[in-house]
Amino acid sequence: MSVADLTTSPVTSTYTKTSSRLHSSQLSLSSNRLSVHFSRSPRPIPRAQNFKITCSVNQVPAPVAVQTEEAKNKSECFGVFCQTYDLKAEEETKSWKKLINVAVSGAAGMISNHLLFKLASGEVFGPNQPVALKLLGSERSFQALEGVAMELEDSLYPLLREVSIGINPYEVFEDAEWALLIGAKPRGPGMERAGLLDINGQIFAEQGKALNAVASRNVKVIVVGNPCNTNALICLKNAPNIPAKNFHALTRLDENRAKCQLALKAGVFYDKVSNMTIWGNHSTTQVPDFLNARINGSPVKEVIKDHKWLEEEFTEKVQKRGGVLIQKWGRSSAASTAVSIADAMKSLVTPTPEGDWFSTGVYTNGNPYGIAQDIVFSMPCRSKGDGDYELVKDITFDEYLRKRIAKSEAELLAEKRCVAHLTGEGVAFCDLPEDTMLPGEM
Ligand SMILES: NC(=O)C1=CN([C@@H]2O[C@H](COP(=O)(O)OP(=O)(O)OC[C@H]3O[C@@H](n4cnc5c(N)ncnc54)[C@H](OP(=O)(O)O)[C@@H]3O)[C@@H](O)[C@H]2O)C=CC1
Ligand SMILES: O=C([O-])CC(=O)C(=O)O
Repeated sequence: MSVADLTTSPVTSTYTKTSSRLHSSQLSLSSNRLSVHFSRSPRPIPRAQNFKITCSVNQVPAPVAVQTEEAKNKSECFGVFCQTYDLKAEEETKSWKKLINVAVSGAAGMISNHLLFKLASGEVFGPNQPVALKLLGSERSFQALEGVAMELEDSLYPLLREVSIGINPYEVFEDAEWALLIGAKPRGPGMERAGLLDINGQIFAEQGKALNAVASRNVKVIVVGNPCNTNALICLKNAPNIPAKNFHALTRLDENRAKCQLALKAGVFYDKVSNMTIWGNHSTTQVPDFLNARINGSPVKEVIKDHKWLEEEFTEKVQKRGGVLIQKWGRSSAASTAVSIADAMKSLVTPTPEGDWFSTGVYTNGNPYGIAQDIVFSMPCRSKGDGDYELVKDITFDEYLRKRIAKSEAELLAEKRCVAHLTGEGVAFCDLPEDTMLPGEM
């Protein structure tokens, strides 16, 4: 039995609750206090029969059935996460922070299947940060989404206080403080890159609009769905009321891959590699920067003397790692991508270690490196741990690095022209370079 008490002041107030598990309801009214009692059905009521209770102290209408379409568009609490709780009532949870709302799209997909459990465990936000997960799926994935939510229920994570599922971004993104945008159509056989940009771009234009309308004004957005840099650009252009600085394209997986390859070549463990920048696009034009990276605190080029290997083999290995993995595994990186999303978030919520930095794809306006304005480009960043970041200033460039960065920049400018219809910048014109691909394409 759960009870919701409402104080009506001064004359009329409205309370609305929809739930697929509402079983019976009882309304009581005394002076200016209205109580709604409802109990749960052991089995969910079919979605079309959800109840909507709307009450005022002047008129107390009977529960009415909600239209099927409306019910479908609602983001609803799931199962055990519909229970009420009071963190202040328990000794162990009294000192916890305020609940944080994390929205995840493509929540029934492979990457999310790893990521959600990391978020719920406290690995990302710490042991005193309760978490609400708001999962976005679609008509096609709704049952799978329920399966994911059931697994979250069965994991009994103490920090996971709320889980809701839905298919309407305007519902799911409400009050989101983080939005992890993973859902995107994978490129199928014979599909042109421009076609992928258009189809996925439309998803991110829509989700940008939804974030703009209902998310927290300081929401941090990490775009994972490919092509992630240009999807992030589309998203931020459709969310003018959210600072463009808050949007990221995930290139942390590339950074992690680059660190691993350098460690392997140098014969050290990967925790000895630092200051690793990935410049540019999450594509085969990305530039893993061995000029500024360090191994055991020394410049990579002093530790690895084979500079030809760095320029050719190392660079290509990182650029094409995703494709090699798909050939072995039969599907694209999911676990390591989830790890890298968690890393990217941790880098924004914990202070960056002295002297080090991390890579993330961010909006280029005001960058000190001479990279074209108005694109989303991976660059070296530091954070104080407040969710924000600043670009690192002390970076060395040589001709090789400049030339490689220019190629990735040209690719992103071409991608931008190709989605002009989705960023509000006129008519699209697609002249994408033919020799560049997503990391997962071979
Ligand atoms: N930036 C990076 O480093 C990396 C990015 N990626 C990218 O992440 C994305 C998700 O990967 P992953 O979780 O493995 O993929 P999955 O195929 O497992 O899941 C993707 C989800 O995308 C959603 N989706 C949205 N629109 C469509 C559509 N039109 N057709 C089909 N599915 C759609 C589906 O969910 P629903 O039906 O609920 O919408 C699906 O569950 C991909 O774009 C991939 O390329 C992958 C690895 C690394
Ligand atoms: O291309 C893909 O879908 C996979 C990908 O981004 C990667 O492995 O880096």
